[in-house]
Formats: sequence, C-alpha cells, structure tokens
Amino acid sequence: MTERVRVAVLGAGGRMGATVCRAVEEAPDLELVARLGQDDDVAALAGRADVAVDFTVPSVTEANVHALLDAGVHAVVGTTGWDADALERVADHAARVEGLGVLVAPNFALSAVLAMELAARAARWFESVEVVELHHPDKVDAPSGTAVATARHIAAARREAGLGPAPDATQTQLDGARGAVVDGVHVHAVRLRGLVAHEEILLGNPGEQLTIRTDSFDRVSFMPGVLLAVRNVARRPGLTVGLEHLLDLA
Ligand SMILES: NC(=O)C1=CN([C@@H]2O[C@H](COP(=O)(O)OP(=O)(O)OC[C@H]3O[C@@H](n4cnc5c(N)ncnc54)[C@H](OP(=O)(O)O)[C@@H]3O)[C@@H](O)[C@H]2O)C=CC1
Ligand SMILES: O=C(O)C1=N[C@H](C(=O)O)C[C@H](O)C1
Repeated sequence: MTERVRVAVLGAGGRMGATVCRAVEEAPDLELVARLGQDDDVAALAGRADVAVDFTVPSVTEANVHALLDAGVHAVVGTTGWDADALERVADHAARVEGLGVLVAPNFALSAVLAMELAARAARWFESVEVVELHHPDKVDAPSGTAVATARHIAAARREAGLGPAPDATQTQLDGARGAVVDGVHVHAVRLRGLVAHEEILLGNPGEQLTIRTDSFDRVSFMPGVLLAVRNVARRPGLTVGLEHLLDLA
C-alpha cells in the first residue's frame, strides 16, 4: 500500500481551514496530521507533515510559507494579499531549498479559474471591461484576490493587443464611486450577507455585452482544487502561481 500524504492545515479553525480539514479527512490517500491556529508553531511541522495548506490572513501568510520551507514542508496557499515582491521572495527561497514546492492560488474553484481564463481570452476583443466581485461581509480584504488577479490578466491581454484605456468620461465623482483601479481595470467590491464568493467580468462593445460570472455557493467548491494542489505540489519544485497550471489551461 502507498503511504498517505501527511497534511497540516494552517488557519484550521477558520471558514476555509475547517472545510479543508474535513476534505482531507475524507480523502483516502491523505492523512490530516495537524490543525494549526494563531498561536501554533509552524516549525514544529518539520518531519511531521509533507504538505501544509494555508488559509490564514494576508498579514501572516508569507511568513508562514518561509517557515514551511525552512521546515522542509511543501506549501499550498489560498490566502490572499500576495504581491509581486512577496511572490519573488518566496520563489527565491524555494529555489534555495531544493525539491520543495509552493503553490499559491487566488481561487481554487474550477468555475473561478475558468472565468479568469475566459476573461483574459476575451479581453482583447472588447473596448470596455470592469470587474465586480461580491462576497460575504466577514471578508477582511477588498478587492478580492481573485478580482485583483482577474484584472491583472485582463490588463496584460489588453496591453499585448495594443489596447489603450477603456473609455470613461467621468469628470467628477464621489470617492470610490468608480471602484479601485488595478492595472487600469476598474474593480468593484460588494459585501452582502448571504453571499459566499462571486465575480462578474463585464465586457462591452458598441451594441453588445459579454458577462462572465462565477458563483461559489458553498466552500466545498474550493475543495477539488485544494486537494489537486495537495496531491501535486511535491511534483512542482519552486513557486507555482495559479491552479490553471495543474489544469492544463496555462
Ligand atoms: N484561494 C481560495 O480559493 C480561497 C481563498 N480564501 C482566502 O483564505 C483566507 C482565509 O479565509 P477564511 O477562511 O474565510 O477566513 P477566516 O477568518 O474564517 O479564517 C482565518 C484563519 O486564520 C487564522 N489566523 C488569523 N490570524 C492569524 C495569525 N496571525 N497567524 C496564524 N493564523 C491566523 C485564524 O485563526 P484563529 O481561528 O486562531 O483566529 C482563522 O482560523 C482569506 O485570505 C480568503 O480571502 C478564501 C476562500 C477561497
Ligand atoms: O474570502 C473569501 O471568501 C474568498 N477569498 C478569495 C479571494 O479573495 O479571491 C477567493 C474567493 O473569492 C473567496
């Protein structure tokens, strides 16, 4: 019989962490070996866990990944708040500790990953584009990591196609009325009781609109992606950003 992959969960008491713990416990090829909260020491995972899954908070997630690499543990990260500098620091660290993999994904739901991919493919064909993300009101960051990643992918596709800024005649506005601007793309954040995680990408041309929408109605939607990452991260030494790389989409 093949050995089960030993999995630790950071942020195990949180909404996502608790859901990941259940999914790992139900997977026959995985073994849940540790549930870590705020006060637990990541270094103690050395030799006890093969892979750690991080769903904590933006202010601690990078430090967690460095501690995991020092402990010899592969990392699967869903926590938001990553910027290019932080990713570069992790890539450098991962390159120094040979054989360890880190996978950071802004969204593990298949529908969200596909929505991002489709938006990036469609972006070059439309004059206008805006992103609207809608989430539960307990979310601490805005705009969502997924919306930021979506906007960046769209902006890159528009740049590559030689498109300029989307048309916008706004001259006066209340602060925030046009949302945040990520790489030139307007991103709007809605917080509403009853929601889980949702995003719409609106693309407009004269006389037509394409709307791409993804809805996570339940956090179980993220679990196939998280488990896919847990099972594959050791085969991808270094830093991987985005689940699309495990889905043959990138
Ligand atoms: N990539 C993806 O597919 C998804 C990503 N997310 C992201 O995951 C993150 C977590 O979301 P969610 O589960 O809803 O959040 P919760 O607030 O429910 O959970 C956060 C967890 O982080 C822990 N935590 C808080 N502060 C620290 C700290 N200083 N050190 C270590 N752990 C800490 C908390 O521990 P304690 O219980 O001890 O306070 C808690 O268990 C967010 O960034 C969210 O955007 C969410 C859904 C999907
Ligand atoms: O906090 C959440 O809930 C979510 N966070 C991630 C994000 O910020 O993109 C992923 C998903 O949208 C749910």
